[in-house]
Amino acid sequence: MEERMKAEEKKIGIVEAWLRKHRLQFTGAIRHPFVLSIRDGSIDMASFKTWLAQDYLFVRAFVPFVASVLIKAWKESDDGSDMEVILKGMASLEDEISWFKREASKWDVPLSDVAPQQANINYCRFLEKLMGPETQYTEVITAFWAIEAVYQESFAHLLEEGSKAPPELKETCERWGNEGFGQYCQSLLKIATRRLQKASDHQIKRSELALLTVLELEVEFWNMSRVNA
Ligand SMILES: Cc1ncc(CN)c(N)n1
Repeated sequence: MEERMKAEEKKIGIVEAWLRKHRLQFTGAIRHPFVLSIRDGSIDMASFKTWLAQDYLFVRAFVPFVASVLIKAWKESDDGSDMEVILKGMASLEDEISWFKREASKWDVPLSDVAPQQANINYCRFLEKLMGPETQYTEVITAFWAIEAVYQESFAHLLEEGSKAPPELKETCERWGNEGFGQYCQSLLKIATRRLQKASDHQIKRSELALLTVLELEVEFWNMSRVNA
């Protein structure tokens, strides 16, 4: 079984093999009922507002995480261009934070007194673990790609044919569903794949586990938005 998996990983690429192996978990994260409710237009705006406020907090915590990936790329990467990809992603977070503030004011969501909910706290704790010096670049770049890819795949689906996403949420869908963000995710995937090809079995195992943890935490994050509607 293990040997067959290894042969498949060589043929189609390690991340693609993982996505096939963990298809159910991946689909669960990118086709969550919260996302599907935007697509079919039945979204409860209270759920959307919960998501908006919680994701604003998440993105603020995401900035130092991305900074830590940048530092690890600088110290550990075998390719100087990794840093440029990560730096571009980091720079775009400034605009993202401004967008959250604008969107929150549009929907009358007070961001100043919003407290992180448990799923958010758990996710940010995981980010902090990845930021530690004991977690290596290969594992963090894999997790970083997975975090971005879940949003990209989720929101791109809301722009595809047949979507009845409310027009007032179009900007939200475009933020992560646009082609440029898709290309950025592809660049992160390329880095992760390159690193995984050279990684030890231990690092490969840890990276696969990090991917699975991201998928679980993303599902919990979407769940939180719905539960508190
Ligand atoms: C929970 C979550 N996951 C991913 C992303 C995309 N950076 C986000 N904004 N929030």
